[in-house]
Amino acid sequence: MTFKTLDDLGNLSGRRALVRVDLNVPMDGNRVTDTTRIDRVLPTIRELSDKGARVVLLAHFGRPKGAVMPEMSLAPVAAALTERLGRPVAFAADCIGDLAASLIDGLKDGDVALLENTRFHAGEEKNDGAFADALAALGDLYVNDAFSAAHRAHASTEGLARRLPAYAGRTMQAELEALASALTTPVRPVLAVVGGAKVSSKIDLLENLVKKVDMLVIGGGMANTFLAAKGVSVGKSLCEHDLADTARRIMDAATAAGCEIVLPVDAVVAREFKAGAASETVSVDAVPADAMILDVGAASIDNVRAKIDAAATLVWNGPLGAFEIEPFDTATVAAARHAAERTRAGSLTTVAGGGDTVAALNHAGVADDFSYVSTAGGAFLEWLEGKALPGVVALEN
Ligand SMILES: Nc1ncnc2c1ncn2[C@@H]1O[C@H](COP(=O)(O)OP(=O)(O)O)[C@@H](O)[C@H]1O
Ligand SMILES: O=C(OP(=O)(O)O)[C@H](O)COP(=O)(O)O
Repeated sequence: MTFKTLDDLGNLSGRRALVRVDLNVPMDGNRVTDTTRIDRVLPTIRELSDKGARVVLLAHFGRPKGAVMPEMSLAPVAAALTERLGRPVAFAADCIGDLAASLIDGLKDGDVALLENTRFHAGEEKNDGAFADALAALGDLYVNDAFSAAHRAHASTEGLARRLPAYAGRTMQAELEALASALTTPVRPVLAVVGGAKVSSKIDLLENLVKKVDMLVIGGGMANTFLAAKGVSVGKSLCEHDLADTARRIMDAATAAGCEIVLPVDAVVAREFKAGAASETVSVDAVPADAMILDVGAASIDNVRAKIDAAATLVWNGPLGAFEIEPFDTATVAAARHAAERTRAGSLTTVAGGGDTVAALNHAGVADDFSYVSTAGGAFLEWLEGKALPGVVALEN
């Protein structure tokens, strides 16, 4: 990776730094319910501010598709940011034009401002040249700290990097370094754990992974499609039967690449998907026709633990079961805690990402023990799929 970082910047007194951050945070009304993404960009903001820059933050919120939608305003996020940063954050009700320019003109060295949702302008998502020029006119340099939006080729994530001297922020840098250490230059053996609900949205990911990792544990709803492709009867389980050929192709590709695929050997099944529903553990060969698989069973958990013990690097996306509902969180929690224990002992590097995956690790109480937990969902998956991320490519240029 060859991009500039904040290390390449000296005193920034009098200079306006346009900083793309991801403030697409969960909200309940005007209240931010999870500040993780805000907290992750604080180091970059503080460092630039301490170097004397006039820090101008650019971000999107939701998908307003080019229209001004008050419910997708970043104003409440500016308040939360002020609180987390411990310094005032000024706010402009537009990200280009006179409102933005006059706010920025009034900034002193070290001040921080946030501009309104970039997606209130259609030019943002179109990566329109005139819109990117209007943004670029507001700054002297550009810092991208929004890895989780780097899979979008938008004006504020891609266009700006081509118009101003461009640098990776600290979170962007940390995300890229963690991902590279997990897959580009990993300590082997590398284990991937992929679970969750849909095979169809993660096919590219699996096809890339089997070529790069030594072991692949498939769990969650995803495993059912693979089991069905092997002729196992999965009853009423979530299963994409039409993807049986794809599943077989992935298993063949894994064999050719020397990647061991580990599927569940037993499963926790229930007739209802609700808390406290009666459940039992059965061999995968004996799933009742009227039941659904909601977690992998105890023998499968032992297999996953053994693979974690055999690995030096673990990359994880997708829970092993329907972890939101007890007791179907058992396998996910057990595997997460085991991986955390080995990480704490210094014998495993653990990298995880994906919205539900992070929620599952928090549920298991081990998110802080993993080597790196990405704040990105879509961008993390695209990176694992081996796709180039436009926001990152633009920084490299
Ligand atoms: N066996 C299963 N049956 C039904 N849903 C499952 C099963 N295993 C996992 N899930 C569901 O998968 C969802 C998470 O999958 P996914 O969105 O792919 O993860 P991520 O957001 O981390 O990429 C969770 O809501 C979980 O309940
Ligand atoms: O929250 C985001 O996506 P993610 O939940 O897939 O990480 C990013 O801010 C990107 O948003 P987008 O998918 O509307 O482009």
